Amino acid sequence: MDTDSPFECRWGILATGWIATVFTKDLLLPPRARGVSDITHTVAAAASSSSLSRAQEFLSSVNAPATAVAYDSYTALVTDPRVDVVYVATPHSHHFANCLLALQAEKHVVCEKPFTVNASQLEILIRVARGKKRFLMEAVWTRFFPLAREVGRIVREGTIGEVRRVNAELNLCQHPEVTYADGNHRMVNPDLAGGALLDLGLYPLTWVFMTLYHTLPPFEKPTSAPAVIGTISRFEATGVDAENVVVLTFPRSIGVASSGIRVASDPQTAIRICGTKGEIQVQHPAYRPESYTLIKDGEATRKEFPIPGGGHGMFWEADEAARAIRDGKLECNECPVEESLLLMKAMDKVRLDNGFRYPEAIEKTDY
Ligand SMILES: NC(=O)C1=CN([C@@H]2O[C@H](COP(=O)(O)OP(=O)(O)OC[C@H]3O[C@@H](n4cnc5c(N)ncnc54)[C@H](OP(=O)(O)O)[C@@H]3O)[C@@H](O)[C@H]2O)C=CC1
Ligand SMILES: O=C1OC[C@@H](O)[C@H](O)[C@H]1O
Repeated sequence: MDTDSPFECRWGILATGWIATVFTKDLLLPPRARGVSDITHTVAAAASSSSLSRAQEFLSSVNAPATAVAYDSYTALVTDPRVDVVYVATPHSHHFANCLLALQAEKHVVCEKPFTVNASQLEILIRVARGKKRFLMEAVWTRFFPLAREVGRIVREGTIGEVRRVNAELNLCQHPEVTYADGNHRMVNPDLAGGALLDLGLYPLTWVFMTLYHTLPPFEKPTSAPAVIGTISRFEATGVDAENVVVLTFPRSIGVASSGIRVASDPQTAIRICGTKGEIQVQHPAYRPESYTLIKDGEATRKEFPIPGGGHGMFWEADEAARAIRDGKLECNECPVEESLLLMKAMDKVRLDNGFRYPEAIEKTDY
């Protein structure tokens, strides 16, 4: 075997909506444009639950190779032997069932965020994936951005001293009363597990966990989950949360994560990572970080990280998933399932404390 030839990862795209399009276009960009030569991606197939023509249109809209097959059912996609890994891009409410479908068919799985509706569902996915020896990852693309990695390194090296507090927010001023007046959009629809917390809150919570948990060496990791309290305010039309604030207490630090769909974020300081010797501010938006400012000894130094190759920045998560699959790993170091589970438990706790439960049909864990 030629050891220099790149590993080809063959993706099956499950669902054909907005993010499936963005992700698949990124997948198909030449890896060399971002300095990657050890792996390549191909789209083996895509499936739409709506119709065959929808799947065909999707494949042509992303310029998929002529060999890519269109399916009108998710089951047909996950049983295609030419698919190595299934990318799940349905609304949150469907992730649990769709991931299970793919895992039961012995496929590796990369699932859009949030992984599931609740932690109990995720625990089942993790158990099934381990039992089947299949790779499983939540597609939290932010974690794979070069900026996020550099910020993690700066924190680990102690440049800003001991990090004692992280304030992270993701607010998008979407005028929900007008934009989502009929209540059908997945952002506010309880049947699709809508609400700011699960959709947007995941990103500020990710910054809290990346900084206050992920950067710690294994022997310093807290043995118990952080204490979590949170409050929400509701979008009256459908009852999901429109705003939320979550406070997480770790043994030596505190994280404050907030998100919402009524007001905008401060463009300069979406994230503040506050250390005893300085701080790092990451500019909005929390999900696609392209610049940060290091403030130390009275000086502010800003660094830009433009996304290379004309993409959206989703290719980095795909590259790492492909490498892990190539290397026979069952999860990815940058986005371990253990951290997805901790985060899901934090969101469960906020919902529980605020009496915010989704319809039983999407909270359930039987399969
Ligand atoms: N990482 C990121 O930056 C982003 C992640 N996301 C995540 O991706 C997921 C999908 O979001 P997005 O692409 O915006 O959603 P869309 O509504 O645009 O697409 C969802 C797709 O899921 C399929 N689907 C299956 N069942 C249903 C159903 N009951 N209702 C609606 N759609 C259904 C449809 O595809 P088909 O008919 O072909 O089966 C539909 O096109 C969400 O979980 C979201 O959190 C979203 C945006 C950004
Ligand atoms: O994950 C996301 O990030 C970008 C937002 O615009 C989108 O609504 C959300 O789902």
